[in-house]
Amino acid sequence: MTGLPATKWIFPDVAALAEEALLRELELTPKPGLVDKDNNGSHRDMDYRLFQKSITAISPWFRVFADQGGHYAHLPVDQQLQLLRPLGIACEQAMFAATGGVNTHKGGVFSLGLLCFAAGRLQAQGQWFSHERLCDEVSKMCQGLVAGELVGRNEKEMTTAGERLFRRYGLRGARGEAESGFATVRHHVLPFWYQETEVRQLHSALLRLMAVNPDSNLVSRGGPDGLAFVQNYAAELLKNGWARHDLCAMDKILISRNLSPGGSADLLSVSWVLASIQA
Ligand SMILES: CC(C)(COP(=O)(O)OP(=O)(O)OC[C@H]1O[C@@H](n2cnc3c(N)ncnc32)[C@H](O[C@H]2O[C@H](COP(=O)(O)OP(=O)(O)OP(=O)(O)O)[C@@H](O)[C@H]2O)[C@@H]1O)[C@@H](O)C(=O)NCCC(=O)NCCS
Ligand SMILES: Nc1ncnc2[nH]cnc12
Repeated sequence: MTGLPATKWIFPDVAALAEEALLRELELTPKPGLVDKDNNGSHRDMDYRLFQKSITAISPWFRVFADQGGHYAHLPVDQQLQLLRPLGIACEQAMFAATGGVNTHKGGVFSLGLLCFAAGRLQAQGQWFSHERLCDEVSKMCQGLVAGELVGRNEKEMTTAGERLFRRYGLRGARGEAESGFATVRHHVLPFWYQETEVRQLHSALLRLMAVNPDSNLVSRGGPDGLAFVQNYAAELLKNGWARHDLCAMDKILISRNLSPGGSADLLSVSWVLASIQA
């Protein structure tokens, strides 16, 4: 006997999963209101090819986030976000350089970046992690983010659409999802993941997200009515059953109303990463 444990932990490669998640999200077709293989959804400045370029530009950063999470693993959890932030901004800039200034994956960079960094941190600490443990670490890293960056700021300090939508409608956006440890994904998507056949898993997850996610992109384009329209439409499909032609019909209607559930597309990538990590 060597004294070594019988089984060696194999840590999930979250950086590789993040890249694959973005590719799978892009490939998924049809996606109501979103860019897919068939059309550009409700977008005039983005297409399938632009998303490919964006993924190529941002994917190398996922490994950097994971490595840096490991590098700073000895420091307290509440210091981690400020260490990650400059890297996240550099990744966003790489995305904007590749897309000619178009916001393809801002939310995806933020959420997947946090997951990669937290995974690198836990691995360096020798802590095996489930998807719950990983989400818990992201949540700890982001404690106070909504209060610190959105609550109590005045109009002049608000530069992004997300900040303005918080002030007007209380939407917490990508920050709120991360601070909650991706509660929308954990409570509304993952419990149902294996109730679907593999071919329907991603579409079903997207509908589940659209039915509940307070997506700031939808409010930015269609106001609270636009958000309610998409949530009700998705909920009806989930209740009554859906087939591919129902998703195509929803796509047409969302395009006609200029509605795009971009936040749910990002959370779909998060869902795929988390579903790929043991519970
Ligand atoms: C913390 C930031 C993410 C802050 O950004 P912002 O203040 O803008 O906050 P949010 O409104 O929360 O939006 C950011 C992006 O997140 C996506 N999103 C929106 N709602 C949700 C939600 N409920 N859950 C999860 N994610 C959400 C969304 O991104 C997607 O939509 C984009 C395309 O939409 P489109 O309608 O075309 O939007 P625009 O082009 O902007 O406008 P128009 O076309 O209508 O003119 C696409 O990017 C999707 O990804 C939101 O855009 C953050 O920016 C930040 O602090 N960054 C620094 C980096 C960092 O800290 N990183 C750390 C970890 S690496
Ligand atoms: N496929 C897609 N279409 C539009 N916005 C998105 N944001 C992330 N993925 C997207």
